[in-house]
Amino acid sequence: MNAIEVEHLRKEFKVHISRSGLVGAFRDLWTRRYTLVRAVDDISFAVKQGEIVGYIGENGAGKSTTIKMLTGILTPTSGRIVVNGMNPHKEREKFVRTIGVVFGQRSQLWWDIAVQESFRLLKKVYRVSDEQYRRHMGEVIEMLEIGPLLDKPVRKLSLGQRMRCELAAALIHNPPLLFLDEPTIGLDVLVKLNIRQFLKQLNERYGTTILLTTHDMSDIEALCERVIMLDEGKIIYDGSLERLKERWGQGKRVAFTFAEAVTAAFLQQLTEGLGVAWKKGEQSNVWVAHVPPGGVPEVVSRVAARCALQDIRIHEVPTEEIVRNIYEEGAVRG
Ligand SMILES: Nc1ncnc2c1ncn2[C@@H]1O[C@H](COP(=O)(O)OP(=O)(O)OP(=O)(O)O)[C@@H](O)[C@H]1O
Repeated sequence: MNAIEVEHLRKEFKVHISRSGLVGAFRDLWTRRYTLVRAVDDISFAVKQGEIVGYIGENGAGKSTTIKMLTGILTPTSGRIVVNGMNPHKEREKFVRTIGVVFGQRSQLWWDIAVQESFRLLKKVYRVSDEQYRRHMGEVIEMLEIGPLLDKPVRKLSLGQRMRCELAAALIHNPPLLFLDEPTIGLDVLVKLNIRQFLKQLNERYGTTILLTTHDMSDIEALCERVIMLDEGKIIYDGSLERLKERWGQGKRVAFTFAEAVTAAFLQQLTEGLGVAWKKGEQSNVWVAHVPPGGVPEVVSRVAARCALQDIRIHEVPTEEIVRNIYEEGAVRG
């Protein structure tokens, strides 16, 4: 069964355009001019129960607007949404008991009271029984290692501690579907790892479906087999992360550290006919060759035959860069 079904979904915002200058401001008082911003532009997709899907896109691509519609905060301009078998803004009360939401930049915990008091209030709001709470939250608290934080007021927690508590708060009613909007923003590497591990366990243990929005491609790589990529309100890719990397991340990166100074022109000439693109590395005397598939041995042998080398390192093209290139090219075919 599908946890999320979206068909031809659109959201337009009517935005006031203000005229410049004093005369413009005065004219604005009488006649206001508007423009339509198409934040989400005719998108369709489905997410199966138990899937973890990365919902990615540049700033302003329409990710948050989609999540707000899927969680019933915003009403679509047109299109059909079914989440957990319901229309999110029609069956509001029943619906919210089936989802958990974490917005990395906003808090659902009360600032001045102890974390466990917030949990207790949310438990009442979601009408969770003592037995259910003990069983499920006991595990969540253990997995997120937040036991020692429960009697502290939220304002005394670090960002990483608060985010772990936010996640727990979103799971009080053990929802089958979790929406995460930038859950690891601003967190240090260790906390990020802890949160990713937790989300994986949650998905494996309870089959929780997760729709994850993030700018951090390492979140996506750690958690998602599938990504939906958005650009200017439209879906430009929906498929496996693996296929995305195979199709657009072909080739390897070879970083050469030369024993003496070389020029781009010299390297270009040396590797002529091999389809190599050279870029200056960050350290002095380091040049990086972007080499098409299968070309590494020939490139390395040509360079090593003519130049004194201190080091060679071979890397895959990072997903971060693949995604950036796709956006720079402006389209994904297929
Ligand atoms: N309430 C609103 N009124 C007018 N325009 C809006 C509103 N909310 C969003 N928009 C516009 O809709 C477009 C999509 O915004 P949205 O916040 O969904 O993007 P996003 O992909 O979540 O971006 P970010 O990564 O920066 O959070 C943007 O052009 C934004 O300016």
